[in-house]
Amino acid sequence: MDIKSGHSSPVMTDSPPISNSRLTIRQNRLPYSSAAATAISQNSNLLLTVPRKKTGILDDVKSNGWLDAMKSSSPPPTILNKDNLTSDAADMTYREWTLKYPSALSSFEKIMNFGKGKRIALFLDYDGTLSPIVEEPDCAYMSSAMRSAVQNVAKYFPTAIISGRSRDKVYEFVNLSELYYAGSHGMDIMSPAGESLNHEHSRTVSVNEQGKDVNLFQPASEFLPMIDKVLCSLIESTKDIKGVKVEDNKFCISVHYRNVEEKNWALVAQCVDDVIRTYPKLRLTHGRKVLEIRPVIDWDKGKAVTFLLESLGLNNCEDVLPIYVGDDRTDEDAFKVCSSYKHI
Ligand SMILES: O=P(O)(O)OC[C@H]1O[C@H](O[C@H]2O[C@H](CO)[C@@H](O)[C@H](O)[C@H]2O)[C@H](O)[C@@H](O)[C@@H]1O
Repeated sequence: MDIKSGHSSPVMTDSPPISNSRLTIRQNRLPYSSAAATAISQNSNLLLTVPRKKTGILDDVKSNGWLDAMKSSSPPPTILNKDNLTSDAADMTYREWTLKYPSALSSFEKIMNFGKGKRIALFLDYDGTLSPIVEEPDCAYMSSAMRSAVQNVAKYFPTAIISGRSRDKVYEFVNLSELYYAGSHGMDIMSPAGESLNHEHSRTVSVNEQGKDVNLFQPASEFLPMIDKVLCSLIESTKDIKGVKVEDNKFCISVHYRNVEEKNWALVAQCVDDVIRTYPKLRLTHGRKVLEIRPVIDWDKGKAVTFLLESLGLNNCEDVLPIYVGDDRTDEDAFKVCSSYKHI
């Protein structure tokens, strides 16, 4: 949800990559295709001449053309809000889109019926899902009402927050010790206080404020020194670009360009490429007005959901209904996992 849109209708999606995910929910987002973005990318010799790596490390960002991808990563609020659409054609586009991506809220009863007699596990993305999208990443607070809603639901179902942010940061925002947390796009998983993740490679630490132990699983820990080095390089190389923000997400790094003038986006992309091109063990993905650098390991939000379902003893069970609520491309890996529960 973009705060400026004032429009937050979660939708059920049946888009091609996740066609079976009838119970996965995304926030309302129109497909974005902009002639302007194409024009910019055609004029950007800088980016289009960046050599493509055979490793596929720069995967989705480069394969789409950096600037197209950067532009389309977070559609402007005006096209999200039906009330802002003036022409009949735009209205038609909106209606067609809502037919393809119907609101989960309007199908709530159907979802309840799917859930009858099933054990539910709830997975929640943070930014854009529990909190509104805002200009300043450090100010993406969730409301007290949202916190109470999450707290209430966690009384009934195991509930996890799955975020691209560092686990510490997302914990600080949500501040509910009874939840599971998976920060750094699932690469930093923590059990609720006093519980275990039931995995041979998890370890116990005493970080909980009440002195209770929590259990951690961190499949990318060997990448920490490399990520720290890249973080320093990125902070240094982007320091003169006004509005850029490099965020330390522990096992990954976010380079935000939301507050950078559009004419400088190419420069942001170039800085990122210059730094990470010498790190074949890192890859680049993108989210909403953000480039994200992470280790090349076979791990993502979907893997974190699978891991947690296993931890909870809920994997491959006929009577389990995993529900994932998210708004971003990185959530699609998790949508796929939930949609694989085909018996639903
Ligand atoms: O997986 P998520 O919990 O959705 O986290 C994804 C990224 O979210 C944050 O950035 C996004 O939200 C910011 C605050 O609203 C916004 O300013 C930014 O433009 C968005 O990309 C977070 O700062 C990133 O580190 C996360 O990776």
